Amino acid sequence: MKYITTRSAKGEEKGFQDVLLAGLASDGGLYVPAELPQFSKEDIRQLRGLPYNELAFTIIKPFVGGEIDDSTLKQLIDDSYSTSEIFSHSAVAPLHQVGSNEWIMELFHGPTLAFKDFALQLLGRLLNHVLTERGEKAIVLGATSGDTGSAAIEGCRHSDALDIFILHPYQRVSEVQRRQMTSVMADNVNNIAIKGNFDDCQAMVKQSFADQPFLPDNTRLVAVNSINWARIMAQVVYYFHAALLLGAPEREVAFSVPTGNFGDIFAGYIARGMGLPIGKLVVATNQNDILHRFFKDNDYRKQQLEHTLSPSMDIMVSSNFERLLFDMLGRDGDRLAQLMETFQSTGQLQAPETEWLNIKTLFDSCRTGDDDTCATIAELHRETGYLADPHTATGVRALRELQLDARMPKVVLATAHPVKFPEAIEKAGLQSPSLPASMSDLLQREERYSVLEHDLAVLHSFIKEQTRHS
Ligand SMILES: Cc1ncc(COP(=O)(O)O)c(C=O)c1O
Ligand SMILES: N[C@@H](CCOP(=O)(O)O)C(=O)O
Repeated sequence: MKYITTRSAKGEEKGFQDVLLAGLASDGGLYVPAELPQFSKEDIRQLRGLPYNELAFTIIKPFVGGEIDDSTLKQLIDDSYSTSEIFSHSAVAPLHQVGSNEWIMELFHGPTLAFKDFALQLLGRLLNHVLTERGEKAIVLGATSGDTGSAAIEGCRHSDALDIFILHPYQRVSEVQRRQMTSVMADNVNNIAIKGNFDDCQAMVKQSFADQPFLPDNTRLVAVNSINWARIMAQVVYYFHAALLLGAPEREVAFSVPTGNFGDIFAGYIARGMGLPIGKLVVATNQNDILHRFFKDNDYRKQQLEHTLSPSMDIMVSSNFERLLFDMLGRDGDRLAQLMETFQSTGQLQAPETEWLNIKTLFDSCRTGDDDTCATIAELHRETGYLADPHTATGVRALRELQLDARMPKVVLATAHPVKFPEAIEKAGLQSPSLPASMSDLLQREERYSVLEHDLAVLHSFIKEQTRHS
């Protein structure tokens, strides 16, 4: 398997390990597979009934392209999705029926109670394995609006090859989310609250990949955000898992995906490109609706980022949207680079009309503000007894607003556990659940984090000082 970047017409082809151990490509683009592995209908039928770890191995193996031997890869995957050690539900990603043809796929049974665990448990193990084999060390740098941070820390903290630096927007994540990160006292874990919003944190991460002199000698910089292809790869698996349970490949399935950085829904797009019959992908946003405005009116324009009750989706500049645009432009890296430059300088872009109309046959979208999010949490609970977190609620709402084909099974991705967002649950007039036993004392644990200005030079000298390998 070879990988190319979204911003170069030709050239710079990389293998899996190089892509895994990177962030942005040197041209500022994102890595994508040169070609997607293909699964025929018969191949998909053969996947029926496989336990999650075996399904994951079958889907992920072609992306790794033989760069990790099969038995090691299998072991890393088995360990990542172990239902005795890591995931607390025997189905790993159980489906819960909430309507006649409507399902919720619960992606929050991992150690940090959000869908990020699916990719970051594996990413941490892959990084540790590859770096240890090469005798190398790396600095992991990530930005979080709340969930990636704790999942990355949980996935990477046991690796001696890694020093982890996670930026979160100061006072803009929920208390549970913050404490999940800041109560981890491991020597290699550094939490930084940046005085800015998530877009500021993410921009600092991306600028750091472009400008690396702050790195100690012989140390790599690695991304744990979904700019890292391995994140997307791991997230593809649960689309196969759900679709197989609901009749694939004989029936098409629709997915409604709470969306911010466009990584999760992009994994669904990739699953479809691999042959999975996905009839519709619904982009569900909160008030930070740049993606909804794109799919509705071809108007991708930056606005002021708002703080909402679904803070993990408080994102304006959506990293993986670039990967979709690349495909929309016929994988023409030069055209894409021009479009991204326009966006960089003007804060807005438009896709060519024909390509935009074409992509709209697959994608639909819906924006849900805070009031409707709370109303949806309350309504779903009243109708079915199910308690959804505010991000998941935007996905539920989107399905209820959009009139999709009634015969097509519809799956909402439940991206986080409601216990992480008590404010929204209480505003919906409901009681927030208790923290699970593994973190019942979370609110009493000691915290450790630094507050830094939104200043790249300040961040870089902080990283230099705190890195254990310097
Ligand atoms: C709970 C939750 N839901 C939804 C999202 C949006 O996912 P994505 O950024 O992959 O679009 C995030 C953050 O990424 C999240 O943490
Ligand atoms: N919502 C995310 C934001 C970062 O997204 P990622 O998928 O690119 O890591 C978070 O919770 O941190």
